[in-house]
Amino acid sequence: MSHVIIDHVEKTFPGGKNAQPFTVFEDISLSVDAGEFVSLLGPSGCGKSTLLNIVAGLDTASEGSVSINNTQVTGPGADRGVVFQEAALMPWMNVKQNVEFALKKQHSKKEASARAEEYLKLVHLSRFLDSYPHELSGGMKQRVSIARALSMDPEVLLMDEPFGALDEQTRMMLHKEVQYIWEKTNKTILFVTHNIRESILLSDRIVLMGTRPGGIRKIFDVPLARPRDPSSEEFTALEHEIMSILEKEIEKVMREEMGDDFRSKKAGLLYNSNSNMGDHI
Ligand SMILES: Nc1ncnc2c1ncn2[C@@H]1O[C@H](COP(=O)(O)OP(=O)(O)OP(=O)(O)O)[C@@H](O)[C@H]1O
Repeated sequence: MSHVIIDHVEKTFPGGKNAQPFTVFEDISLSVDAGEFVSLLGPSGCGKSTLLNIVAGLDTASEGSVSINNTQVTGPGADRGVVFQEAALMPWMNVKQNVEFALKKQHSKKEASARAEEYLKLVHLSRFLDSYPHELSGGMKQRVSIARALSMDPEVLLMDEPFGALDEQTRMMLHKEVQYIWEKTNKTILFVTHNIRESILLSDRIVLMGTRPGGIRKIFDVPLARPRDPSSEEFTALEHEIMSILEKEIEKVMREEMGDDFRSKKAGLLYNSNSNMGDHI
């Protein structure tokens, strides 16, 4: 049974006074099964966040539609939880209060308290219920934000570069955490990233997007057993295969953005994006 269906979706932003309308992507179709972990990977500006926002109901498609369990998305809903790059916690509330806040609209005070504690335990923050956001590391804040989204018991978790602003060690720790959560809760996860290695580590499938024209270039299955070893032959082979397609897309973006400067800087820029494929591209 398909859980999330993205059906021939196009997004065109209207032009301003001096600008032409801009089509980010057209004709995107994708089905995500219940319990599946799917990453959207692609160069900056290809529309990963725009697509995720359309699924979240925070933006609207210009053409086509999105449905969750056969119900068309017309706006944000409790069936979808969203985690952004910045945790956006309320600084005057402690960790538990931040999670309880939305829960209190749907649950009694006692239930909200129990649920907040349950989900903060899931992300291993039981010792920090009374801490305030300024007392937490970036990784801990992001775990609060994940607990907050999960505590509403959404069917689908939408994550927009949730670890993009974190250092490498914290990111590695949260990769483990998110795999544990996914296995434990069986949520359907749609995950936006720039990071090839992150997408291979976590996903069942990787949707590689490109630009100009924006759209899906290729969908990769990741048949590797978990936990995955980034130094294994199969892992690095897939990393190279994805990079070879992505490199062309990155080059296209750079050519448009840099014009004449592109030729002279190409070698260095491509070397940099190639030399550390696990990092941002
Ligand atoms: N509200 C808007 N009005 C006009 N153009 C927009 C708007 N939001 C996004 N865009 C444009 O749409 C394109 C896709 O943006 P989006 O943020 O979805 O890309 P992305 O793949 O998530 O990029 P990044 O990886 O850098 O976050 C970009 O060219 C961006 O400038």
